[in-house]
Amino acid sequence: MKLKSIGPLQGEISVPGDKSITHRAIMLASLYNGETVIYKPLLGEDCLSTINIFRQLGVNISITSDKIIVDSPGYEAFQEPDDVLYTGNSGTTTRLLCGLLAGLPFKTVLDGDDSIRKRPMGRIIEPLRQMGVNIKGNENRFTPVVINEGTLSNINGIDYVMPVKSAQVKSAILFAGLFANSEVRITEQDISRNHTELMFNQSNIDLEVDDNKIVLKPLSIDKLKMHDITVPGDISSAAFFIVAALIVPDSRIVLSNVGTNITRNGIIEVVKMMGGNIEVIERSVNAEPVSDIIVSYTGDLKAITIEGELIPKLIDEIPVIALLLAHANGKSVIKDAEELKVKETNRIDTVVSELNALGYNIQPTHDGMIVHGQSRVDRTRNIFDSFNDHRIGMMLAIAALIELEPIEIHRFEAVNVSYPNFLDHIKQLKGDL
Ligand SMILES: O=C(O)C1=C[C@@H](OP(=O)(O)O)[C@@H](O)[C@H](O)C1
Ligand SMILES: C=C(OP(=O)(O)O)C(=O)O
Repeated sequence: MKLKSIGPLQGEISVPGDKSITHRAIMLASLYNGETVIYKPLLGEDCLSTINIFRQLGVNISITSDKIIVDSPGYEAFQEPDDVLYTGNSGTTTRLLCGLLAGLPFKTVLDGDDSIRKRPMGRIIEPLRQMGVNIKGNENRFTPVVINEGTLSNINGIDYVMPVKSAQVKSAILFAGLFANSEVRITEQDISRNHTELMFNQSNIDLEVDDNKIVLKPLSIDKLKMHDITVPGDISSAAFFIVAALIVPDSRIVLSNVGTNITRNGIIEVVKMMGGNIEVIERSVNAEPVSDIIVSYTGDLKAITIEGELIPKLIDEIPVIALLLAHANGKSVIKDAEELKVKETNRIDTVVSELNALGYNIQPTHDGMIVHGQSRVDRTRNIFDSFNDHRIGMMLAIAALIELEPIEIHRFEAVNVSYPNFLDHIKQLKGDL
């Protein structure tokens, strides 16, 4: 794929549905005996992996352009799959299902693509074992993961202080906890995305949250009652266009119906700290708040430090935030973000290799990066690579929007993982490419 500057971005788009919320909605709706409609879901490859797995377990799931209908016989009627459950590129599917599948009365095996096979699963296996889950991983810490082989899990509660800042670990424990015979208590160091907690509450499940502490009552699965769900737009997808509008001169765009949950809105805080032109208009608050975001070009952005409790609120946005910081005046720092190393790629390495080859000046550190803003030199190559990481592919495409000479992005199809109509939206904001 080749891309270069196309002039200012103008107009309005609705980014696709939130990936984290879509996964959770498919999972809970599948556990429930009945029909649930999920409106405006993300139909990216990661969510299709989740859907295919529940189809293998016997759930009837139909898909149209703007909804998913989950018609489930309920988890008690699930069938034992003949095959490995393939999670593709999706860490969320892999980790959350380790918890959920523990509650089923048969053996399952989870495995994914080459990237998933390198991602740490020990962080899930260890607390799930403490809960009595029968789970084994390759070398105890990777996929394939085998659940309930030989003996079924007898799931107990747990009192767990999270050693990593990860909503996937928290959610795996909560999904296993639905089947636990005693209370599950989780304490987080820094609060990570809380979509599981909000959706459990919305689905009649007894879960209490007090600041960074969560308590889930025993055998909550018996209480599950689903309602139809409308998925807000994904702020992690909106982030690419927020940055595009800020760095492409004369741009002004409206991103409508974006989820602005406080555990996810770090990018908005960052843009405000940098002095960027951004306006957030809240439209509705059901389980999840939804807003329109208006953002326009800002020539004079301040350098900042991003650290601590802000990191989990913007972890997936860091590749494109690095590009934004490279346009600020002076030295910015991203720290406490070692989790970047265990995403689809090591996103410290892939951001630094690709943006520095474009001529930007970013130094990697052990837990983030130092971005020297406004100190660009000539690019050293014209061919770039997503490394099969959707967020690196899209970050490069946004970087291209200020390049007079085109850049070529290899393995660009990775964007289908989370944003299948990404290029259509660039076109929509500009006319022809
Ligand atoms: O729970 C979720 O839906 C997610 C949690 C985050 O991962 P970690 O839990 O590994 O931080 C995030 O990076 C991922 O894209 C989605
Ligand atoms: C890290 C991501 O997703 P996952 O962990 O589900 O693969 C992401 O979408 O950036």
